[in-house]
Amino acid sequence: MLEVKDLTFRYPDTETTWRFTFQVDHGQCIALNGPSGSGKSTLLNLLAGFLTPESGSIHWEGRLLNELPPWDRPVTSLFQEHNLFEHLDVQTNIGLGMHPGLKLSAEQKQAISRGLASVGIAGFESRMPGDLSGGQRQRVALLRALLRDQPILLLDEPLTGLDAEARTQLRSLLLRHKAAGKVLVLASHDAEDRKILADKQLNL
Ligand SMILES: Nc1ncnc2c1ncn2[C@@H]1O[C@H](COP(=O)(O)OP(=O)(O)OP(=O)(O)O)[C@@H](O)[C@H]1O
Repeated sequence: MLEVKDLTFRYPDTETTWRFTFQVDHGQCIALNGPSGSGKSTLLNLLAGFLTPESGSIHWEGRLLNELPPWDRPVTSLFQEHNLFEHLDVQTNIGLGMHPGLKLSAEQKQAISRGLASVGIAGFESRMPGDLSGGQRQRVALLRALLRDQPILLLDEPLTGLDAEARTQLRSLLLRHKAAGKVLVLASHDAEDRKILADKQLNL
Protein backbone atom coordinates (compact mmCIF):
# COMPACT_ATOMS: atom_id res chain seq x y z
CA MET A 1 0.00 0.00 0.00
CA LEU A 2 1.10 3.57 -0.73
CA GLU A 3 0.23 5.71 2.27
CA VAL A 4 0.68 9.47 2.34
CA LYS A 5 -0.05 11.12 5.64
CA ASP A 6 -0.19 14.86 6.37
CA LEU A 7 2.47 15.57 3.78
CA THR A 8 3.06 19.33 3.72
CA PHE A 9 5.06 21.48 1.36
CA ARG A 10 5.52 25.18 0.62
CA TYR A 11 7.40 26.69 -2.31
CA PRO A 12 9.98 29.26 -1.13
CA ASP A 13 8.62 32.81 -0.86
CA THR A 14 4.98 31.73 -1.23
CA GLU A 15 2.06 31.75 1.21
CA THR A 16 0.33 28.49 0.36
CA THR A 17 1.10 25.34 2.32
CA TRP A 18 0.08 22.23 0.42
CA ARG A 19 -1.16 19.30 2.48
CA PHE A 20 -1.86 15.78 1.18
CA THR A 21 -3.28 12.63 2.80
CA PHE A 22 -4.39 9.49 0.95
CA GLN A 23 -3.88 5.73 0.60
CA VAL A 24 -3.78 3.52 -2.49
CA ASP A 25 -3.71 -0.26 -2.56
CA HIS A 26 -1.93 -2.54 -5.01
CA GLY A 27 -3.73 -2.69 -8.32
CA GLN A 28 -5.50 0.62 -7.75
CA CYS A 29 -5.37 3.97 -9.49
CA ILE A 30 -5.97 7.23 -7.66
CA ALA A 31 -6.89 10.24 -9.81
CA LEU A 32 -5.82 13.69 -8.68
CA ASN A 33 -8.72 16.03 -9.32
CA GLY A 34 -8.42 19.75 -9.46
CA PRO A 35 -8.08 22.69 -11.81
CA SER A 36 -4.80 23.99 -13.15
CA GLY A 37 -2.65 25.18 -10.24
CA SER A 38 -4.33 22.98 -7.62
CA GLY A 39 -1.12 21.10 -6.78
CA LYS A 40 -1.26 17.91 -8.87
CA SER A 41 2.29 18.19 -10.22
CA THR A 42 3.51 19.33 -6.81
CA LEU A 43 2.20 16.11 -5.25
CA LEU A 44 3.72 13.96 -8.02
CA ASN A 45 7.07 15.69 -7.53
CA LEU A 46 6.92 15.08 -3.77
CA LEU A 47 6.20 11.38 -4.35
CA ALA A 48 9.03 11.14 -6.89
CA GLY A 49 11.45 12.81 -4.49
CA PHE A 50 12.10 15.88 -6.65
CA LEU A 51 10.64 18.13 -3.94
CA THR A 52 11.24 17.77 -0.19
CA PRO A 53 8.25 17.96 2.15
CA GLU A 54 8.24 20.13 5.28
CA SER A 55 6.52 17.42 7.33
CA GLY A 56 4.44 14.26 7.03
CA SER A 57 5.23 10.86 5.61
CA ILE A 58 5.19 8.73 2.47
CA HIS A 59 5.19 4.98 3.18
CA TRP A 60 5.33 2.12 0.68
CA GLU A 61 4.66 -1.33 2.15
CA GLY A 62 5.34 0.17 5.57
CA ARG A 63 8.73 1.57 4.52
CA LEU A 64 9.33 5.32 4.86
CA LEU A 65 10.33 6.86 1.52
CA ASN A 66 10.79 10.49 2.59
CA GLU A 67 14.55 10.30 3.00
CA LEU A 68 15.24 8.29 -0.15
CA PRO A 69 16.65 10.03 -3.24
CA PRO A 70 14.50 9.79 -6.39
CA TRP A 71 16.59 6.97 -7.90
CA ASP A 72 16.12 4.74 -4.85
CA ARG A 73 12.34 5.11 -4.67
CA PRO A 74 10.05 2.34 -5.96
CA VAL A 75 8.48 4.79 -8.40
CA THR A 76 8.68 5.68 -12.04
CA SER A 77 7.44 8.95 -13.42
CA LEU A 78 5.97 10.10 -16.66
CA PHE A 79 5.99 13.86 -16.58
CA GLN A 80 4.61 16.23 -19.17
CA GLU A 81 7.99 17.18 -20.63
CA HIS A 82 8.66 13.58 -21.78
CA ASN A 83 12.44 14.14 -21.43
CA LEU A 84 13.81 11.95 -24.18
CA PHE A 85 17.55 12.16 -24.86
CA GLU A 86 17.75 13.67 -28.34
CA HIS A 87 21.10 12.07 -29.24
CA LEU A 88 19.95 8.52 -28.38
CA ASP A 89 17.66 6.34 -30.47
CA VAL A 90 14.30 5.05 -29.24
CA GLN A 91 15.62 1.68 -28.10
CA THR A 92 18.41 3.28 -26.08
CA ASN A 93 16.10 5.90 -24.59
CA ILE A 94 13.80 3.16 -23.35
CA GLY A 95 16.70 0.91 -22.34
CA LEU A 96 18.13 3.59 -20.07
CA GLY A 97 15.15 3.08 -17.82
CA MET A 98 15.78 -0.67 -17.62
CA HIS A 99 19.55 -0.64 -17.30
CA PRO A 100 21.80 2.15 -16.03
CA GLY A 101 24.40 1.56 -18.79
CA LEU A 102 23.79 1.43 -22.51
CA LYS A 103 24.36 -2.32 -22.83
CA LEU A 104 21.08 -4.18 -23.26
CA SER A 105 20.62 -7.93 -23.17
CA ALA A 106 18.88 -9.72 -26.04
CA GLU A 107 15.95 -10.27 -23.69
CA GLN A 108 15.69 -6.56 -22.87
CA LYS A 109 15.82 -5.70 -26.57
CA GLN A 110 12.99 -8.14 -27.20
CA ALA A 111 10.95 -6.63 -24.38
CA ILE A 112 11.44 -3.18 -25.94
CA SER A 113 10.35 -4.42 -29.37
CA ARG A 114 7.25 -6.07 -27.90
CA GLY A 115 6.56 -2.89 -25.94
CA LEU A 116 6.87 -0.69 -29.03
CA ALA A 117 4.27 -2.88 -30.74
CA SER A 118 2.01 -2.64 -27.67
CA VAL A 119 2.04 1.18 -27.84
CA GLY A 120 1.44 1.18 -31.60
CA ILE A 121 4.91 2.08 -32.89
CA ALA A 122 6.35 -1.31 -33.84
CA GLY A 123 9.74 -1.15 -35.55
CA PHE A 124 10.71 2.28 -34.18
CA GLU A 125 13.81 0.99 -32.31
CA SER A 126 16.42 2.96 -34.25
CA ARG A 127 14.44 6.15 -34.83
CA MET A 128 15.83 9.32 -33.25
CA PRO A 129 13.51 11.42 -31.04
CA GLY A 130 13.83 14.37 -33.44
CA ASP A 131 12.14 12.27 -36.14
CA LEU A 132 9.09 11.43 -34.02
CA SER A 133 5.75 13.22 -33.73
CA GLY A 134 4.66 14.56 -30.34
CA GLY A 135 2.32 11.60 -29.85
CA GLN A 136 5.02 9.10 -30.78
CA ARG A 137 7.45 10.69 -28.30
CA GLN A 138 4.75 10.41 -25.68
CA ARG A 139 4.34 6.68 -26.38
CA VAL A 140 8.10 6.15 -26.12
CA ALA A 141 8.18 7.98 -22.78
CA LEU A 142 5.20 6.01 -21.46
CA LEU A 143 6.76 2.72 -22.54
CA ARG A 144 10.05 3.69 -20.87
CA ALA A 145 8.16 4.36 -17.64
CA LEU A 146 6.23 1.06 -17.85
CA LEU A 147 9.27 -1.07 -18.66
CA ARG A 148 11.17 0.25 -15.63
CA ASP A 149 8.81 -2.08 -13.84
CA GLN A 150 8.55 -0.17 -10.55
CA PRO A 151 5.49 -0.79 -8.37
CA ILE A 152 4.30 2.85 -8.33
CA LEU A 153 3.61 4.79 -11.54
CA LEU A 154 3.34 8.58 -11.36
CA LEU A 155 1.54 9.79 -14.46
CA ASP A 156 1.14 13.46 -15.32
CA GLU A 157 -1.28 13.81 -18.24
CA PRO A 158 -0.03 10.55 -19.81
CA LEU A 159 -2.58 10.48 -22.65
CA THR A 160 -3.12 14.17 -23.32
CA GLY A 161 -2.81 15.15 -26.96
CA LEU A 162 -3.07 11.61 -28.33
CA ASP A 163 -5.68 10.68 -30.93
CA ALA A 164 -8.69 8.58 -29.95
CA GLU A 165 -7.24 5.29 -31.17
CA ALA A 166 -3.95 5.78 -29.29
CA ARG A 167 -5.83 6.80 -26.14
CA THR A 168 -7.90 3.64 -26.20
CA GLN A 169 -4.82 1.52 -26.82
CA LEU A 170 -2.78 3.13 -24.04
CA ARG A 171 -5.67 3.11 -21.57
CA SER A 172 -5.89 -0.69 -22.00
CA LEU A 173 -2.15 -0.94 -21.49
CA LEU A 174 -2.40 1.04 -18.23
CA LEU A 175 -5.34 -1.11 -17.13
CA ARG A 176 -3.19 -4.19 -17.70
CA HIS A 177 -0.45 -2.76 -15.49
CA LYS A 178 -3.02 -2.01 -12.82
CA ALA A 179 -4.33 -5.57 -13.06
CA ALA A 180 -0.74 -6.76 -12.57
CA GLY A 181 -0.76 -5.00 -9.18
CA LYS A 182 0.84 -1.62 -9.92
CA VAL A 183 -0.26 1.52 -8.12
CA LEU A 184 -1.10 4.40 -10.46
CA VAL A 185 -1.19 8.03 -9.35
CA LEU A 186 -2.82 9.88 -12.22
CA ALA A 187 -3.05 13.59 -12.91
CA SER A 188 -5.38 14.07 -15.86
CA HIS A 189 -7.72 16.81 -17.00
CA ASP A 190 -9.63 14.23 -19.02
CA ALA A 191 -12.77 13.03 -17.23
CA GLU A 192 -12.99 9.89 -19.36
CA ASP A 193 -9.40 8.86 -18.53
CA ARG A 194 -10.20 9.29 -14.84
CA LYS A 195 -13.46 7.37 -15.13
CA ILE A 196 -11.91 4.45 -16.97
CA LEU A 197 -8.64 4.22 -15.06
CA ALA A 198 -9.29 5.43 -11.52
CA ASP A 199 -10.61 3.49 -8.54
CA LYS A 200 -10.57 6.50 -6.26
CA GLN A 201 -10.28 10.26 -6.46
CA LEU A 202 -8.32 12.80 -4.48
CA ASN A 203 -9.87 16.25 -4.70
CA LEU A 204 -7.25 18.99 -4.54
N1 LIG B 1 8.78 26.43 -8.27
C1 LIG B 1 7.68 27.04 -7.85
N2 LIG B 1 7.76 28.15 -7.07
C2 LIG B 1 6.64 28.77 -6.65
N3 LIG B 1 5.39 28.38 -6.96
C3 LIG B 1 5.26 27.28 -7.74
C4 LIG B 1 6.39 26.57 -8.23
N4 LIG B 1 5.94 25.52 -8.97
C5 LIG B 1 4.59 25.58 -8.95
N5 LIG B 1 4.19 26.64 -8.21
C6 LIG B 1 2.80 27.04 -7.95
O1 LIG B 1 2.16 26.02 -7.20
C7 LIG B 1 0.81 25.87 -7.64
C8 LIG B 1 0.53 24.41 -7.97
O2 LIG B 1 1.25 24.06 -9.15
P1 LIG B 1 1.14 22.61 -9.80
O3 LIG B 1 2.06 22.62 -10.98
O4 LIG B 1 1.34 21.60 -8.76
O5 LIG B 1 -0.39 22.60 -10.27
P2 LIG B 1 -1.16 21.55 -11.18
O6 LIG B 1 -2.42 21.20 -10.46
O7 LIG B 1 -0.24 20.42 -11.54
O8 LIG B 1 -1.48 22.40 -12.47
P3 LIG B 1 -1.67 21.92 -14.02
O9 LIG B 1 -2.96 21.17 -14.05
O10 LIG B 1 -1.72 23.22 -14.75
O11 LIG B 1 -0.46 21.08 -14.40
C9 LIG B 1 0.61 26.82 -8.79
O12 LIG B 1 -0.04 27.97 -8.32
C10 LIG B 1 2.02 27.15 -9.25
O13 LIG B 1 2.10 28.46 -9.75
